[in-house]
Amino acid sequence: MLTTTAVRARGLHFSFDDVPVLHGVDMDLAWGTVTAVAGPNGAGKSTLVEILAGVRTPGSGTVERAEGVALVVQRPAAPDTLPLTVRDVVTMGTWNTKTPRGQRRRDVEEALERVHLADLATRPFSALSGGQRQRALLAQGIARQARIFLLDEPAAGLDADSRARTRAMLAAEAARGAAVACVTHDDESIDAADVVVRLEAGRRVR
Ligand SMILES: Nc1ncnc2c1ncn2[C@@H]1O[C@H](COP(=O)(O)OP(=O)(O)OP(=O)(O)O)[C@@H](O)[C@H]1O
Repeated sequence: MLTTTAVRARGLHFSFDDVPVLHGVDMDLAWGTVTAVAGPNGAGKSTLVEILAGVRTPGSGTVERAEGVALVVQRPAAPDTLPLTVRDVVTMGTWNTKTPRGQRRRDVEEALERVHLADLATRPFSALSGGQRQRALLAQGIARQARIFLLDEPAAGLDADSRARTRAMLAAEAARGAAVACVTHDDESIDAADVVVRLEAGRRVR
């Protein structure tokens, strides 16, 4: 069980239908830091983050995690037929916790505030923009007191203000001690990160 490092991955290999996309990647995520995962399209960034999160199994290699992970994906889908509000989605993060109900409600409201979605709490989740959905999922992780956040391209399709806001939120979570990694193509996010991991054609080059 890890304690000093949030996530430690060693020798990750992964193939899609016999086409190798990761060739022996090592990576550590430290508490209290934001790590940017950078590199060209198709380099294997999303695949790597999915393996770190445990939603994909590597062909070989190991991943150790100190605790559960909150994963925020590139384009959170929202079935229109499920009439969930933003607050419902954030509340779902607290379902499996042992926290008393009153405290859970306060955690949900605090998480909504922290991602600046309190004003939209009663909106249907399906009516949010892509960037707002990502923030709602971030709030879901915050509400369940996750301390490891993995984000796949939180800046994708967002305007400069939203990107700056997301960056600030991730930095704030890291300042609280969380380990944050995010796949990004955004130069400002890469510059602002504490650690940069760069993948090229499935290999770590930085
Ligand atoms: N479901 C899939 N089936 C087959 N090949 C896939 C699948 N998903 C991704 N790939 C391939 O695996 C490689 C790595 O993809 P991945 O999405 O991890 O790259 P990425 O670095 O995140 O790219 P981008 O910056 O475009 O999001 C690419 O060559 C991609 O075409």
